[in-house]
Amino acid sequence: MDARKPHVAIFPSVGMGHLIPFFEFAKLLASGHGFSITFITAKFMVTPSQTAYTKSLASSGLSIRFIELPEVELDSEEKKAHPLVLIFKVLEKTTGSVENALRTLLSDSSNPISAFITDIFCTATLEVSKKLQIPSYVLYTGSASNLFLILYHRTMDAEMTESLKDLDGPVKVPGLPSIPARDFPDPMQDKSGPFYHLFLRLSHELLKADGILINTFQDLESGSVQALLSGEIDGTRIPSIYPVGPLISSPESDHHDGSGSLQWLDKQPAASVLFVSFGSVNFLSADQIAELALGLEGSGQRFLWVLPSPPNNASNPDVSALLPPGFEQRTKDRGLVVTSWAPQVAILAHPSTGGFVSHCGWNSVLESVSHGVTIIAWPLQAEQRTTAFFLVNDIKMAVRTKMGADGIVTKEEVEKAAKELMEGEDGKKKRERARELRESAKAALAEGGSSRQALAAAAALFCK
Ligand SMILES: O=c1ccn([C@@H]2O[C@H](COP(=O)(O)OP(=O)(O)O[C@H]3O[C@H](CO)[C@@H](O)[C@H](O)[C@H]3O)[C@@H](O)[C@H]2O)c(=O)[nH]1
Repeated sequence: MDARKPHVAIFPSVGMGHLIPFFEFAKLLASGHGFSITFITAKFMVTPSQTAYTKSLASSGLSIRFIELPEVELDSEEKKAHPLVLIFKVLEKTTGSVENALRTLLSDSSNPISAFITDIFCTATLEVSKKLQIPSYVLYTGSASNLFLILYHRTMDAEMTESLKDLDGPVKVPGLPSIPARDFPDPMQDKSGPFYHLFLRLSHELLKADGILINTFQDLESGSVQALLSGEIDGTRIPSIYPVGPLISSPESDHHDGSGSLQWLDKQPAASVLFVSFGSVNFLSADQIAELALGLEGSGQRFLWVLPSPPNNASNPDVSALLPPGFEQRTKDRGLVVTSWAPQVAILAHPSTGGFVSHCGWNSVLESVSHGVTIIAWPLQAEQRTTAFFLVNDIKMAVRTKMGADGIVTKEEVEKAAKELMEGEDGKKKRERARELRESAKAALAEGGSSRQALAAAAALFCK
């Protein structure tokens, strides 16, 4: 490590939805603020796209290096847990090796670390970084409104005897608009559910951080950001808040396109294509794939659909076999289905892209906002319904699909939402709003912009 540079250690969670914003954050610290960075990474759920991304960062010429933690042993019972519970378990079990890595980095006499930055799912490590007296920060990869709700979870837990899942109608949250009970994040829904107490623990552990950076910008979520900047939630002091986003990849870094998406988009008219993708960890059921296909076909819109096969799905390696018979043939002049990883940022930046059917993962939302693309919100899990609620009612750049009690969005619903967004009057208004937000996103990152200033303030603290 370059002894002249300030040096920080970063420990992200696993999964591309977390790694991408952490990597973009590291690039900004290294290139814009002259930092040396050591990434501490867990060896779990590593995908080919992640390996490619890590390699490109390691060879970027920036002062960024990686320490991979030893693999965590899981017994057969632990392996049966829900994927999210498993992630928590693995990250928790790495705490000892994170401590060893931090001790080594602290004792490097040529350039010891001066700060530690971790992920919301790794807040158990704040205990060890604080013990080692390293100033410790969290980079939250979701929205400000979701962060507010996680911090407010302690109060809700103490005040509410019933579970949100058993309530109907809106719930009042001081500082935020009232939110329908069913739109609170999944882990907060059920007091006896598998994630409830894990998230309640986060709500307490986050308070140990010396500051929380958020991947958002002030103009996008002004109400929630202001509520967090007030410095307390329901009488409890919260760490200082730094909205530093949007932290997203550049379209140019997405140039390796094995999917053929960009070439296909080049041949389509301006703003005519509906891009359909559900992020890096969600896979639709066979019934849902068929309904979505028929809805896209019925809408008459051009579409580019990223439909990857679930990992380790030996029984169904070819997901395109789940499409209705003759679908690809009937839509071949106006649709493309890709079954591999696609260059999403470059697709959203492409002039032919006119709308985005999204599960509302926060990176997808920021990528869409940054390129002025309106959204059909189709939340699936985690905090995505909360994000969909804010996108429609507060940010006002999305329409939302209705999901039936069976968890299926019907073909009629898809058709209606696609036509409304791409051709309707409401879609036009939303496009104006999306263009406005694209400019605000640029301004936030430009010289003197709110996120640029927040990052500079945080970077100054990391050197102390
Ligand atoms: O073919 C693909 C598929 C995905 N991506 C990228 O992968 C990321 C996916 O992130 P996101 O949209 O946030 O979705 P998830 O992968 O589902 O993200 C997880 O992490 C997010 C951030 O914390 C949460 O908001 C989500 O609910 C959670 O599922 C984005 O940068 C996409 O551009 C691609 O580039 N190509």
